[in-house]
Amino acid sequence: MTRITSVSLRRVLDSRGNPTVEADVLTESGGFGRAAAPSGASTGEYEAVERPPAEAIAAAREHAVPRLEGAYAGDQRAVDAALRAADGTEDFSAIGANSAVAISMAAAKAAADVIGAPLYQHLGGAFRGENFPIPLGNVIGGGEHAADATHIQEFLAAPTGAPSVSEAVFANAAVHDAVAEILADRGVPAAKGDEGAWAPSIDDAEAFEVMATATERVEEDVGFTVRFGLDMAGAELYDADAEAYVYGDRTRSPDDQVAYVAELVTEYDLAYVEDPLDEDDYDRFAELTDRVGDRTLICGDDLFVTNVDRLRTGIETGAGNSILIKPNQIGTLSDAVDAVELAVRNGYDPVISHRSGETEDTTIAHLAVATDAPYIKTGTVGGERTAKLNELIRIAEDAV
Ligand SMILES: C=C(OP(=O)(O)O)C(=O)O
Ligand SMILES: [Mg+2]
Repeated sequence: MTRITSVSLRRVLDSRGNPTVEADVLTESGGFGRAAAPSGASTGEYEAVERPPAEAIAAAREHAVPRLEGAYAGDQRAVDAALRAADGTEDFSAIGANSAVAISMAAAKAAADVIGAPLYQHLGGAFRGENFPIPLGNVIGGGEHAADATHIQEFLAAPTGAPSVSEAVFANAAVHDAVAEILADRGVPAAKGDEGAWAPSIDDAEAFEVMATATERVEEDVGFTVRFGLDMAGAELYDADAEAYVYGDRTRSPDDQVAYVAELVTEYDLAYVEDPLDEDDYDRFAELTDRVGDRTLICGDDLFVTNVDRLRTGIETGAGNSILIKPNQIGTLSDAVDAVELAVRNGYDPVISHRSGETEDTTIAHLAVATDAPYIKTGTVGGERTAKLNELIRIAEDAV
């Protein structure tokens, strides 16, 4: 049976060396699930609240654990409803979205363990799709993820023509490598940012040129299309007092920002643009989608924060054609799946995503396959990123 007999919580390290919440869920028949919460740095204003881990753990032990003991781990909606009831707020500010998401994911894993199925199969069920997500791989980055690097937060390899997950994963690693070579030839030293992307001290224009060269080189080698895309993290660039996007010494008005991004899409044939605008600017998101949405994905991360209410506003206004899905932005797997389903019903492509602060947890790889998501964004290199990428390769092999 999948009745939960215990939920234990502890602090563990994330990839930035910060503490985060890990949960273990045990069921009466010996099913076991373990999961850990990731953590963002360029967080959206409307995300569920991450509490300091020690506080989140204490609050969850007091309010959530007693409600969960005896609940069915296999009934994910009931587990997640119990977490919401225990918390009692809209944004998980009582037990913390970090405790909530760790427990939600650990319960799913325990339920999968009871039936002896892989997590993607338990979550997706018998009628899950047969597709595998294209990995978007951060290879050059700056913004809030690295000091003294590009203003744009992420330049992402997008191997849209890859015949398999495995070839896509290796293509992204090859782009990461090609970027290193190009920078070395130019004598540009580059450390790595929080997600393992190169964080050279170059301007955005040079980063575009390096990405175009690197993806072209890899495309020739692998023989399929390798494009690239961006996470502009517009809310971080936007200065509300100045009503402008600030790129160091250069600023752009909101209208200029729309024109700039539209030009970039055309010039570099961008496959993907995440958060090109501020998290409150639905109208300009809609304008940009109208201009270039037939050629590229305009994805809302801080705009939608995996929240169905915010996504509904986007659908009504025509803002974006894609949504980033980060379970910890909303607090439970059920809420994340609701956002995926609403997106798909309305023609929005879901992109299942990691956070800049990660752990070895692989739940998002399973979630992407379970929900038949067309894309996953989970870095390119580094143990906490390759944990998900290698899991995708294993799932693809297992699921044949
Ligand atoms: C992964 C991202 O970064 P963070 O986790 O810092 O929000 C992002 O902005 O998409
Ligand atoms: Mg983002």
